Amino acid sequence: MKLVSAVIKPFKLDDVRAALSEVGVQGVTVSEVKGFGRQKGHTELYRGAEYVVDFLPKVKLEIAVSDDQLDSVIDAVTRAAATGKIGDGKIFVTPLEQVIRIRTGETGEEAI
Ligand SMILES: Nc1ncnc2c1ncn2[C@@H]1O[C@H](COP(=O)(O)OP(=O)(O)OP(=O)(O)O)[C@@H](O)[C@H]1O
Repeated sequence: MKLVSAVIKPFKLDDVRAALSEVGVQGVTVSEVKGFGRQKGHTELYRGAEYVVDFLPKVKLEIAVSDDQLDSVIDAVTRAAATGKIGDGKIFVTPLEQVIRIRTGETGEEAI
């Protein structure tokens, strides 16, 4: 299993949600976050220390997927979130050790 974390432009959330439904994703966690990539953020010197300014509002999605689902989920997010302009976002993939459905006690891919 993998945890897919995608940081996208907020106005793309509905499109990405629809694209994820089409590839069979049944659960997503969504958070409002702020961040910067190489284009928008910049560092500022203040009394000898560097400060990062220009955090832009973004939406972060967290999606637990089986290894079999991974490619189609990455493809769905990439296609739906893209505008071709800077700041379209980024997808992070990390190993996911365990998932537990609290109501039933199901674990692993059955709990996704
Ligand atoms: N290396 C990183 N680590 C953690 N979060 C990141 C990283 N790079 C980008 N992000 C997050 O993703 C958001 C979108 O990044 P963004 O698309 O601006 O990246 P970029 O590398 O500058 O790409 P682009 O050239 O398309 O703008 C950022 O606002 C930040 O929240």
